[in-house]
Amino acid sequence: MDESPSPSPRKGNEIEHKVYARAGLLGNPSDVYYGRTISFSLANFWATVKLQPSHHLIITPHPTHDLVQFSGLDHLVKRLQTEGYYGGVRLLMSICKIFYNYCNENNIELTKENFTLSYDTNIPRQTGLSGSSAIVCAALNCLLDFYRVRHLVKVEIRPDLILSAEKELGIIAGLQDRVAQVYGGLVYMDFTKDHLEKFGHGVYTPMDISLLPPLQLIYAENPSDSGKVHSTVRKRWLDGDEFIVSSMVEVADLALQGQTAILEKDYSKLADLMNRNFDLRRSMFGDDALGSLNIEMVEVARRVGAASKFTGSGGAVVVFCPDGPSQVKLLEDACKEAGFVIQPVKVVPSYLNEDDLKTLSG
Ligand SMILES: Nc1ncnc2c1ncn2[C@@H]1O[C@H](COP(=O)(O)OP(=O)(O)O)[C@@H](O)[C@H]1O
Ligand SMILES: O=C(O)[C@H]1O[C@H](OP(=O)(O)O)[C@H](O)[C@@H](O)[C@@H]1O
Ligand SMILES: [Mg+2]
Repeated sequence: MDESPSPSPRKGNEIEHKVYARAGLLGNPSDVYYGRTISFSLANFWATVKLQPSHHLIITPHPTHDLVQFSGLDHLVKRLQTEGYYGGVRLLMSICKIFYNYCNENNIELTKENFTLSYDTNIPRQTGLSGSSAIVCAALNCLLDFYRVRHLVKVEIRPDLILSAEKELGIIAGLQDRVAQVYGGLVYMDFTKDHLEKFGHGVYTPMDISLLPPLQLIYAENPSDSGKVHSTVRKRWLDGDEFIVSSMVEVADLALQGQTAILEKDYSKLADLMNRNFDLRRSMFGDDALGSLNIEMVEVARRVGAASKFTGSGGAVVVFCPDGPSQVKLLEDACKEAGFVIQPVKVVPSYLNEDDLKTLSG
């Protein structure tokens, strides 16, 4: 897959959109609980969705991610055990439904044209890098352009549409992924209940990506279902479990403190906040839900004195090495020995275009 962002999504009749992975830097998973987060769009991985006009409406299964042909029963069973039953087709269908209903309810007229949607992705599957919402977000972008309604669907509302498409499928998820993926760049997000309920979206403040220190990404091919990981904590939070409720408030506060730390380039504070973020997640979710391999990724970084936490619900870890390149080298060696992949983080700058910016309120 080509790494450069496509300057124009239209190639002849075809529309193609590319959306990057995202990493939660601070505050996740409090976005699921009216909290705050700081997240960024990660250039290391991306998903693309293509739309071509067609007579019928067709959702094309991906040859590997939606596999339905196997070499035998052992292959089928292995595949289900590692990657589960689902691929991206259900995500594409769901966003079509949400988009259609949203347009109907908001008197946005859609022409009677049909299309064929297909997708591709190199985001390691179900590793807490928001592979799911990257596919949904890219599909939404295609629909907005195909029906020429981009200027009618506000940027702030789009993360909510993307989230609704996943909720429709029973996937428990929050808004941080979708905000980072709609806006691009580094974004401070506040999901305070009152604002969310009054306006249907949080307060999203883009930040200068050059304020970030060099960061590393560690991941392992170890798919885990974010919906499953979240379900117990979600239930306890809904039941008013005091420990979960107060811990979630503390996690949200880390993003607030982190905003100041990043603006002031106070990186030792940033390191403390990242570590605290993971410790709080671990105490709420428990080691069984997080998985030993995921915990080991965090520990590998900590053993060389780096700060680390999950990018999402598990599978990948974002690391800050306060001592610089020599510490990064130690980390690389430790990852190699443990069998983890490590890469320097590349942050994508904001990718809102003029039409998008015009829809922003305020
Ligand atoms: N790389 C992928 N290719 C196809 N479908 C995917 C991929 N990643 C996620 N999905 C779909 O999205 C659903 C939710 O994925 P999720 O657990 O949120 O993973 P992630 O952390 O990558 O967002 C999966 O059950 C699957 O249907
Ligand atoms: O637990 C988290 O930090 C995040 O989990 C989900 O993201 P995923 O990439 O699917 O693991 C969820 O969608 C986010 O809102 C959570 O913050
Ligand atoms: Mg997801």
